[in-house]
Amino acid sequence: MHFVKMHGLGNDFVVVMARTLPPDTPELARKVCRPHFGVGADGLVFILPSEEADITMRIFNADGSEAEMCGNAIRCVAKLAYETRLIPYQRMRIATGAGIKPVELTVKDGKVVSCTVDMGEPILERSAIPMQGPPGKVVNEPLIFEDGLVLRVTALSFGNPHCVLFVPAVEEAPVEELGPRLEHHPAFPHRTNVEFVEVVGPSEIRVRVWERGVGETLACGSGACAAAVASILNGYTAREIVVHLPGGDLRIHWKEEDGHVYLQGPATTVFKGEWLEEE
Ligand SMILES: N[C@@H](CCC[C@H](N)C(=O)O)C(=O)O
Repeated sequence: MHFVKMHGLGNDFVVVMARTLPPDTPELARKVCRPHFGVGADGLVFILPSEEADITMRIFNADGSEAEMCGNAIRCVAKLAYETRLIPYQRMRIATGAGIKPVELTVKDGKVVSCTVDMGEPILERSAIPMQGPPGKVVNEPLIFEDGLVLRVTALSFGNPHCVLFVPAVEEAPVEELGPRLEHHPAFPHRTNVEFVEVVGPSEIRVRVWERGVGETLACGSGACAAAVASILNGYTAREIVVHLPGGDLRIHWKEEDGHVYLQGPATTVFKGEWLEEE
């Protein structure tokens, strides 16, 4: 299996171009993503043919679970598809588990320098996130834990679920402690990604993300979009903001005209390799 190691702001992926998924892809994802014993990555990503779009992206987290969407991986996929001339156009449509996403590439000297993804409208209705409870949006709502802990959360989805908490200082946020507790909270039947957000000003936030099926990552594209939408819904920021993540910055714009969220950021190629399965 030939692969390309790529990342979006340190959120790293093993990317494979294939005709079909290999047998037992979840187990392969666990092996490939494992540090020291495998390549080491946050996810295993496949570029596959598509009947209704230019290509299909499928992403498996490091724990083998499949995610519906990934805002960082889709930029890597678009860059690789363009630079290998699989799709020789700067605009392409990529089918994902969260629907077809239009992507636009900025190219300089034949190389992709930036990528804008139309993430579509955020899904705000509770049952569609999915999250348990009465119908309506989940904005600054108390979430109760078995041991009596209560956290105020804003929840939404971009095809994959996100739970956002506002904190005074993101560097000191208890990501390792609360991340897994929220990921596995019974209110989220498909588990959830968790964003810890510090509001810096009306056009700037700092975010750390505990990703479902991975743990804390250096960046999360859909998580940055979720954090931005939650900040807007809570009245903390404007609709166009910069999201500072440990791995770097993403620009997010929740456009009034079409209600879609646009994610802009880089994608980086690191090396090519071949996976030689020995067991
Ligand atoms: N890093 C991603 C999200 C990857 C999937 C996530 N762990 C999930 O299970 O939903 C991003 O950049 O959006």
